[in-house]
Amino acid sequence: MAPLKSWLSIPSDSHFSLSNIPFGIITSKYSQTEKRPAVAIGDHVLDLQAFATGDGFSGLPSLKPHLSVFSQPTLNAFAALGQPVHREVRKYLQDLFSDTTSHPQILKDNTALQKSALLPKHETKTHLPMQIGDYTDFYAGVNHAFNAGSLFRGPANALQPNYYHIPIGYHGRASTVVVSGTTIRRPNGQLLLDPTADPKVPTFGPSRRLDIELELGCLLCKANPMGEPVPIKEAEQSIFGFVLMNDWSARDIQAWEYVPLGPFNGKNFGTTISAWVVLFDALEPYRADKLPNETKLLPYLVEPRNDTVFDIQLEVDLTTPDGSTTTISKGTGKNLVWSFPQMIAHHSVGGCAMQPGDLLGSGTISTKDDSGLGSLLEMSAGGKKEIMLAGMDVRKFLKDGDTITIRGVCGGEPGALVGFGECVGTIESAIPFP
Ligand SMILES: O=C(O)/C=C/C(=O)CC(=O)CC(=O)O
Ligand SMILES: [Ca+2]
Ligand SMILES: [Mg+2]
Repeated sequence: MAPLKSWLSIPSDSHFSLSNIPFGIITSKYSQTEKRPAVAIGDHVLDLQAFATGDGFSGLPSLKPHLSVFSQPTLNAFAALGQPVHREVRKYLQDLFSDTTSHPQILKDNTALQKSALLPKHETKTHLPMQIGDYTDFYAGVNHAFNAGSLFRGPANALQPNYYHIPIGYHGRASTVVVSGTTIRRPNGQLLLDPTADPKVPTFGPSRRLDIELELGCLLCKANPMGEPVPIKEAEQSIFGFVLMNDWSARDIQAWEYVPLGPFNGKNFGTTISAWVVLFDALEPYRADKLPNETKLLPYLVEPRNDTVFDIQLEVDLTTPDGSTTTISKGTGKNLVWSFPQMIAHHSVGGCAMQPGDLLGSGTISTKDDSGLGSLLEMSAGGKKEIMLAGMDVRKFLKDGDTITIRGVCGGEPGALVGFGECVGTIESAIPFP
């Protein structure tokens, strides 16, 4: 993508070039303490409440009846306006920041509005971008599914007969979906220290196998009435945008509890998402084909096109308490065998009502080889192998004080990068139990 040139100074390596324009929720350190919508541009943030108050949207008269959405503490109301509106607002903001803008008087030459609405990012704080009513995590990363399934059930049973017929998922816990930068407390729970013991008697205490899961999150913008499925051909229109996601996992708690109903306390203690929602249109140039699925799908899952995942370069860093950082994974977001539109179509096929703000997790994204595994479970071969870190340190699973940073970016052209910022979490010790 050729860079869009701006009158605003935007670092050429910024994830937030004019080709992006992601939406989020901010408070600013000095002027405003209530949460409000914003977009990220380079090292700045455009406060959309202040921008709307200062007639910044005067060049987009069609938006006038809806300006109140920029005074809301979440993006849900803006998202519910639908993709055509998101598209129009993004293109309008790209024009306003372009050095050849058709409305120079609105912002480029309006220092008063720049002063009130264009904030240095370091003077703002980001918050959860949406009110998340429901969260469902899927399992579309077939390389991870095979690796994890092999560790849990043996290679012969790694992928169940349903895997290539259904984008399977489990209902996660929305109440503990938190924004990047929120501390994650190590969970206590029931642990089976010796899985070979007979009888099996669990112990109780802090998880000893705390893990990450590198995922993409998809936030919805459209509701479907209960009883009315979302047709696969319309499912893309239900998507507001995408975030990075870390589905923190307590593998020992998960292994003891998950049969027969699936993950529960092994997952529900915390899930982190990045703060800035990257819109579908910003990722359009980075569409990629899904991983092969030779199965004859049922019609409700057959997409009109196959390039329905995205080539997002993904990286995971582990920083130990002494501050040394190791990049432990480098992969791509296209390592998925199911797309989010297929997940939406399956999720609603029985009449489940989806709503704006719902979060869908892709499932852990791993490369076929060991270069970009999405969990420590895989990197450590189920805890059998030490993961070498910088400074001769090692890990099998997370220690208290470890920080995980997930980054994702599309493109390689300086000045035209489309990225997600960071998805960060630091592990805090478990609550002491008597
Ligand atoms: O039972 C298994 O094979 C593993 C299940 C999970 O870890 C659930 C999950 O979060 C799936 C994923 O993120 O890919
Ligand atoms: Ca997961
Ligand atoms: Mg989780």
